[in-house]
Amino acid sequence: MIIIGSDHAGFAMKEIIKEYLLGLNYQFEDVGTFSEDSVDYPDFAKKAAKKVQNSDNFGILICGTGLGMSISANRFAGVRCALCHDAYTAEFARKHNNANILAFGGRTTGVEIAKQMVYIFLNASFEGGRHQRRVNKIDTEGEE
Ligand SMILES: O=C(CO)[C@H](O)[C@H](O)[C@H](O)COP(=O)(O)O
Repeated sequence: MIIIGSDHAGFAMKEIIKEYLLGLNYQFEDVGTFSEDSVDYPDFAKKAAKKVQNSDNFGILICGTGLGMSISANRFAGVRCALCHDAYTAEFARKHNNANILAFGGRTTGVEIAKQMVYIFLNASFEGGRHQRRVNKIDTEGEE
C-alpha cells in the first residue's frame, strides 16, 4: 500500500500523483490534506509516518519544498524519508538508502519530473550489502 499526504502547498501535486498512481493500478491511501486551505505539514507527515513505520508500506509526502515533510517524517523510528529532486535521487534513495517515504516539493518540482520520481521510487529495489550495514547504523542511531 502507498500512503500519500500533503499540506496545502502540495495538495494540487498530490491530486496529480493520485491520478498517475490510479493509471498504474497502484493502491493508495490518502491521509490528506483535502483542500488548499492552509494547514501544518507536520500533522500530515505524522499521519503518513505512522502508517509506514513497522510496515511494508511506502509513502509519498508533498509540501511546498518537501523540506518540512522530510524533516517531520524522519522523526519517526523506522522511517527513512528521502527528499528527492530528480529521477537519480529517487532511484538511489531506494537502491542505497532503502528509503520508505519519498518527499518532494509541489512548488519546486515539475509534473513530469514528479511522475518520474514516483515511478522510479516505487520500482527500484534496495541493493543491500554494504548499504544494509549503513542503513542499520541509521536505524540504531541513539540506541548505543
Ligand atoms: O516546510 C515547508 C518549507 O520548508 C513547506 O514547503 C511548506 O509547505 C511551506 O512552508 C508552506 O508555506 P506557506 O507560506 O504557509 O504556504
